[in-house]
Amino acid sequence: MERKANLPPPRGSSSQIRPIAGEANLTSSSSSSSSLSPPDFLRHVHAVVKRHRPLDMMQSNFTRASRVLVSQTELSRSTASSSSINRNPFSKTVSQSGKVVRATRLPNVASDQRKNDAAEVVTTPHGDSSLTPPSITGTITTTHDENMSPFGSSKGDSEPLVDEKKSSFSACSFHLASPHALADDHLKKDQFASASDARITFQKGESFLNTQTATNDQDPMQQLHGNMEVSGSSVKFEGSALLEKRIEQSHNQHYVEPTTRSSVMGSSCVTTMSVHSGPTFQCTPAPLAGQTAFPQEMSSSTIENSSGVLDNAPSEGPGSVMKEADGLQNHQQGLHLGGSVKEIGPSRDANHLQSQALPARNPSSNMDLGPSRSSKVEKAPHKKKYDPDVFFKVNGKLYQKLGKIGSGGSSEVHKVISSDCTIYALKRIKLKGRDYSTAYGFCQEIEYLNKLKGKKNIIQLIDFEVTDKTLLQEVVNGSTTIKDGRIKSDEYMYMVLEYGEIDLAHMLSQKWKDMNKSGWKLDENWLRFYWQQMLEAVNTIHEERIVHSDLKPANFLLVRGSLKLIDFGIAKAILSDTTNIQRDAQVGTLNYMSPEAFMCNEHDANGNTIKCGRPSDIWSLGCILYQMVYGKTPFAEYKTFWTKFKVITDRNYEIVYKPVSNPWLVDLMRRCLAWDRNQRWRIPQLLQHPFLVPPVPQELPSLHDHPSKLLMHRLEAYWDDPEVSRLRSELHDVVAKIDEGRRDRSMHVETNVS
Ligand SMILES: Nc1ncnc2c1ncn2[C@@H]1O[C@H](COP(=O)(O)OP(=O)(O)OP(=O)(O)O)[C@@H](O)[C@H]1O
Repeated sequence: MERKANLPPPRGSSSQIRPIAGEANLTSSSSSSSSLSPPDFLRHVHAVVKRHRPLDMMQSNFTRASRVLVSQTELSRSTASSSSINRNPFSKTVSQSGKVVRATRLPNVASDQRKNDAAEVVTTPHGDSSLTPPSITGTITTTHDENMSPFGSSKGDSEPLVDEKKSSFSACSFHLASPHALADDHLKKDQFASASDARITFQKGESFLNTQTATNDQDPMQQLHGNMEVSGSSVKFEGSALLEKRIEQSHNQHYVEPTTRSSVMGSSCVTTMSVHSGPTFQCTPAPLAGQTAFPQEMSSSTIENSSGVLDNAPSEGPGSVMKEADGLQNHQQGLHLGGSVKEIGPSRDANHLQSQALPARNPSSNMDLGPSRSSKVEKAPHKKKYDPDVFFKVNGKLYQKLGKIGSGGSSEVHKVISSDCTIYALKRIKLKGRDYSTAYGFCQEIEYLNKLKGKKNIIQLIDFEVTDKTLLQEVVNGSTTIKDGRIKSDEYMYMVLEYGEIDLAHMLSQKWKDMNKSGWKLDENWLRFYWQQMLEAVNTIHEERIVHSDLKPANFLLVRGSLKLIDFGIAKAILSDTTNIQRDAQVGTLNYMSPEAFMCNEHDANGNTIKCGRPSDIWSLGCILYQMVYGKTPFAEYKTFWTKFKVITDRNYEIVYKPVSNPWLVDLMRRCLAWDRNQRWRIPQLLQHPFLVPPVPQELPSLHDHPSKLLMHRLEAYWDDPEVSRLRSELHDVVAKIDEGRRDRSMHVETNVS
């Protein structure tokens, strides 16, 4: 078969794939089973399990800009006197590398330090002798992606897709558009080429695999449902040829790709393998558009035991695929909380914030089972119905881990696959140890994402769960009384999100690498393309009265070719009677923080309180644009918090704009980076700026015309600057006189000739 020929040979297959009882056990009962024997099948798994985007694209040593949260009071104290600066205003926290520096709020952020964030540890100030940096127990870090350092050698390069440390065979999922798609799409791509890199190790002697032979009168898609059974000690693979054929058939039958599906992945078959039950093969057709995503036979009522591990009641009906087995299971039917079963319902979506925020009987452990149910669970032969190393469970639905794709200051983000074969990003935030106001803020991200549901340039929230239901309840109720103290129990917040292929920070880094190779020519069209999308995304949230407050390249993700905004962790809603947001702490990522974000809640010369609002986001956009143009953020050379603070809050500081081929670009940056927030352009204006909407050629004065006309045209951009307006009108008079003189001369010449 051509497909076989294209497949790379399994590397060290004997050591990496430990068949349970040798290939002989992988028998087929189908008459034509030889076309996809298990080893071949496993090679497909190898081929496909290689993620369709290199992990290092988003999980690399590439340093990320980091968010800073500095308590206003701490800052004021620190700035009030030099002695107070010498004291350590960051004594409680401080995160290296940038993730989030929270002076008073996140004592455990340091634990979020990532190996891949080789942020600079600052111990002495740069360029500012008047300010002594705080003696930071951790670090105050400056961020690094402003310099757009190219990717370092990424750990992600070598990191296996599935965490092998934790399980001999953790998990492996794929779906096939069809065997041809597999061969054509995946194998032609580099990222799938090294299929043998995906190591799959079966646990010996635990289960066998049995694909159900479909009957002819079944729907071809249904016939693809593989059946997995756990028993005995061998892997049995049946009906593979039939399976392959069915896949092909179904592919030919107007299969519609669900829109949320990863563009590179195929569609119609998922294979799931799990460690505890040995390899489990589950081949389910991806849903046709409009169909329920999860196969019916996998439904089972679910209960939650006190350890938070989800157990399944025995599945019912002949079509049950996962009877008493680990692996993907449908947990949509019911969630047993505090001794009662709460019906969540299969069609609940992320909009139903209220539905999750149910007051728990016992807030500190609201997942406890009632005694009767709990004892029943204990008697069950298999305590765990899924391996938490392999799966995440969100709202009773299992998502199989495919690898970590990023980690922020407060979260880790994993690539996952759902039971309906869709790839998602799953953001998990550990709440334990956080103070309540911080945790409250995290939950607000869910609120904002719900509010922004359906907006095309905002990342879509598919589902979520906050295990601390009381906390969520408070957010839903808009509770203003935030408890003191910290969350003590093992609580998490999960968000299942649309999956993005790469973030802008990495794209920029790649772009600059390419530009370095090709002699540094700024690609204006590329710039326009993404700049416009960024503006539109931010416009969307501004129209919804949300200020993001942490705009930076890492928070724009490319999803199916379009930029989408992520990370509303510190976003704030603008109250209806104002244009500003309320902050009790400075937040943001230093290199992108506006002057007013640094000085938030302080008083200006007129005694007015300095507030943040939409213009703060415009400043951040200006910093991103500057970075796209020059390869670094405007204040990148100031390395410490204090030196940055000093220059950014200095209204007389002149940002350096090196000349670029298109002067409109400099003008555009100036519009965004005006120190006075009232002078900054708003997004609707920016969307009409001549850099994005160049004047049509006939409007342009001819180059053969008097140069002063061209100059006047350029000056039009500064129509709102009184000084420039005055000069322009003087110039206009001069040009008019020159024109008049020309006309007179030519008339004179004409008269003489005649
Ligand atoms: N939907 C997604 N698809 C793909 N990758 C994602 C997604 N969401 C987040 N990521 C990756 O994970 C990283 C961290 O996510 P996010 O910014 O939401 O976390 P965070 O903890 O709020 O980060 P920080 O505090 O540093 O801003 C992102 O920069 C991105 O690389």
